[in-house]
Amino acid sequence: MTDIAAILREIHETVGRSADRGRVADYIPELAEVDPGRFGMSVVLADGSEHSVGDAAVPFSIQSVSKVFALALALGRLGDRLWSRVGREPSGLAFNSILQLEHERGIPRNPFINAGAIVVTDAVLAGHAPREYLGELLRFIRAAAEDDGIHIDDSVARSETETGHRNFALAHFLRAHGNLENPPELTLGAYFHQCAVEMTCTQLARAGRFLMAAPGMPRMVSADRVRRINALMMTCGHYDGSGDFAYRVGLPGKSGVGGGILVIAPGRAAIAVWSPGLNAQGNSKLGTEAVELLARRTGWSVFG
Ligand SMILES: NC(=O)CC[C@H](N)C(=O)O
Repeated sequence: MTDIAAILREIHETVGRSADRGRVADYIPELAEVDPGRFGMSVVLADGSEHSVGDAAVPFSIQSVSKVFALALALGRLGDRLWSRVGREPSGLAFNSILQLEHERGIPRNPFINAGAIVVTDAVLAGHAPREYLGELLRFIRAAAEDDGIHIDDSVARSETETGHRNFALAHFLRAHGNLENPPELTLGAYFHQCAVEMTCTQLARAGRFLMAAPGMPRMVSADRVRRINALMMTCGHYDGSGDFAYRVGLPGKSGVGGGILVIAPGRAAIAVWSPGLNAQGNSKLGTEAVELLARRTGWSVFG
């Protein structure tokens, strides 16, 4: 049997020796304050057992990892109608690219780049107050994690609202193309708060159990949707680093600029890792290295 606890200890030691931890996101001032020395990792196995190492109990800003939960909500609400407003192809460009959105006339490539995620949030918002949307999103995440102690960090949301000019540009551009139903301020208010959900690795791994699709795990969406969400995480979850993540790790994953990554080993495990320093594509540098090592040691890969 695979000794996950021993593997996690080995990973912790290995990343601890790393001289290059990447760079923390500084375009959101609150995130620039986070200690780059942090590292945490949690694994929930299909038998329900949980294993953690390092700072797995320290809350961090999940940022774009929230796009997975928002997508699950949107598919539940709109079903396949969502795909008339957003595509399902990897972007090959930065998560906040404006260029591609202009080229493709306001239809974002996929639901995980910022423009696509803003459309997803807009679709679920559909005329409701952002507070109602955020309440629904938090209920979903709390139910998935079976933990009512999950909250939004308002200071992170405020910080991004003050500096999120690129996202405002994307939202206005979407609106100009008729692909934003709500006023940009309203949709972005909801989007920035969604990104500011704060979780620990332990909570995030638990919240990801429904994507593992193993017996006894919380069932939040249909088995068919679980498969589809995992496919999108694999192809688009790391933006222009998605191909490299698939090559190195071989598992669906979704990153956030807070340095968190949620990774799913279908039928086997839900994994959350956090290290705030990012690589050039805006994905956690040591987080990626850690799950690469985990996948190698366990043999977990969707490619056999
Ligand atoms: N990649 C990310 O995590 C980006 C999320 C961030 N809130 C943004 O919109 O820029």
